[in-house]
Amino acid sequence: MSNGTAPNGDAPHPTHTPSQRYLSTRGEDADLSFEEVVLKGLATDGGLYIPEEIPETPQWQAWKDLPFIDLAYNVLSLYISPSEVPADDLKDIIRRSYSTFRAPEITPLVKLQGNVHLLELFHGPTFAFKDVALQFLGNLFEYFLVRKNEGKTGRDRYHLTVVGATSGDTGSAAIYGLRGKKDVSVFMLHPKGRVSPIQELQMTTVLDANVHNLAVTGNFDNCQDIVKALFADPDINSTLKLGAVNSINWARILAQIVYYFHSYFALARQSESFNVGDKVRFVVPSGNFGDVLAGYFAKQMGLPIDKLVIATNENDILDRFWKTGRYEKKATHGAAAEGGIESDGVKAHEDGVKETLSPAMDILVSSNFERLLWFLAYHFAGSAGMDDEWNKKQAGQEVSAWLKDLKTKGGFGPVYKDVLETARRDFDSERVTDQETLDTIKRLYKEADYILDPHSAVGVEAARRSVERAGDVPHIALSTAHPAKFAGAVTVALQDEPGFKFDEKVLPTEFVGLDQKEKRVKDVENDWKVVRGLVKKEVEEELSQY
Ligand SMILES: Cc1ncc(COP(=O)(O)O)c(C=O)c1O
Ligand SMILES: N[C@@H](CCOP(=O)(O)O)C(=O)O
Repeated sequence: MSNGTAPNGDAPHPTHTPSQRYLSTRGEDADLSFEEVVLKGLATDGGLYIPEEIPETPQWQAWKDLPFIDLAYNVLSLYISPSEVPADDLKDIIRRSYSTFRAPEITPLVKLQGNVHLLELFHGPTFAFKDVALQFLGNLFEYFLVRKNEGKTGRDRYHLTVVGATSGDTGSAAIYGLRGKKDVSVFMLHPKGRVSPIQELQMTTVLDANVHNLAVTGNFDNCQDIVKALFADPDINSTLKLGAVNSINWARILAQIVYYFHSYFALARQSESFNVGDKVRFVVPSGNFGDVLAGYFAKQMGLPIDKLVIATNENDILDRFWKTGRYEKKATHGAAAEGGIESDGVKAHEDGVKETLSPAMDILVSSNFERLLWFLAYHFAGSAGMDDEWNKKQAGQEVSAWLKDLKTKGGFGPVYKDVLETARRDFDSERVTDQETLDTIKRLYKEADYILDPHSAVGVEAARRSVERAGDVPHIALSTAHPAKFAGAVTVALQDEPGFKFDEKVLPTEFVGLDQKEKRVKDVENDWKVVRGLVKKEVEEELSQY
């Protein structure tokens, strides 16, 4: 993609490869270091950071027998220059980040049924896939802050104010990744009453002084919009030095690339009929599009992925895009618009978000889709036969126009036929209803003695359908959370099964007694200015303790 020349015309950075420099999807921010993009989170033009180039990794097959942490080093060091984080420091950050996981393989792969394997991503401290990236990001923030603050005292110290939005899992994973860390305050916004009871307890029972939970009257998208509004506010962004833990932060996507490689190799070790070089399909329960986007990077790096299958619940903006080429908050075409595919019992809010049994995916707009849009637009621009700088500029302009329409008109598209075809080459999509989610939990319990959480069940049902189309290609479905986090849905699905007892079969000891602990949470209105005032006040109070 890049010839290695800095966009400002200067000589190339001698110690960075193009995959270690970053630009914004909206075209105005460019030539940033890894440290800058990790600490800034969101680009100043409102875009998301992506590497100038996705590195090709012809040597990837040689990584086959590496343990998770060595594999992680090989992947991450392609995107992080040693002049920013020396090799030994990066190895140490990785080692510490994954020492908190309960499974020795970190992300084990288990055979589920036939051609479907399950990648268990929930063995970290908060029992959800977010830990894989957020344990790493927490340690990375700490590393950069210690270095920035060397020799500084009091108000001279660089203090990071993390603001994040959560539909349940990012919140606790971020809080566990950052609790008690020096020079950083964490403000997590969750939609009041719309996260599971365990998720709420996991967040609100953490009482460290640097952790602040805000329950917003609204939905997850409102929380995400407040976060973006804070980042767009030059006053608070520069005075409080905002940082992001949502998957708008590039480091989140980066850390998640690792388990695509790791599970692929695990499959080759565990299955006699599967060899390194063979194709695989990954099926990814999707909401904000961060997890599946990491798979897209793995595919572009050379991992033989036949397709990445996006599995949505009834909040299906992504599925509708792949079917129609339109990216619209509300369905305006076809059966969905006519109410034909609503399933019974699903509460649809005025704002268009449906409350489903997989609440972490109850999202109207998937923030990381913007990153894929950039690559689609870049690829399309390439067909004009101009140079790389022109292609990148075009991609930035196209993404800005699409995002403007999304904001002002509620959607955009249909995109050009070639753009949609490129998207369909790498991805497939499936929409799974609540009833199908419950049926899948029940079926897997009966047939495989395995208890899925509702998000993973969405993925497993999508995998079942994909197997029917793809025949012999093995499928790896991502299991994104432990079933105990979603007791309601799991109990509804399995309560009539003989011998099923939630407390015995599902509940880990770590969750026992959580509801007896002291909690700290503040209710706030869905108004970014109110949140801004509160954040300012609480950070000031924290800093006065220094
Ligand atoms: C349990 C669970 N599954 C799936 C998802 C969707 O992942 P993504 O937002 O990266 O698409 C989330 C939230 O992000 C989640 O918490
Ligand atoms: N499902 C998420 C929503 C936030 O997504 P993120 O991956 O962008 O942090 C959650 O659990 O909070």
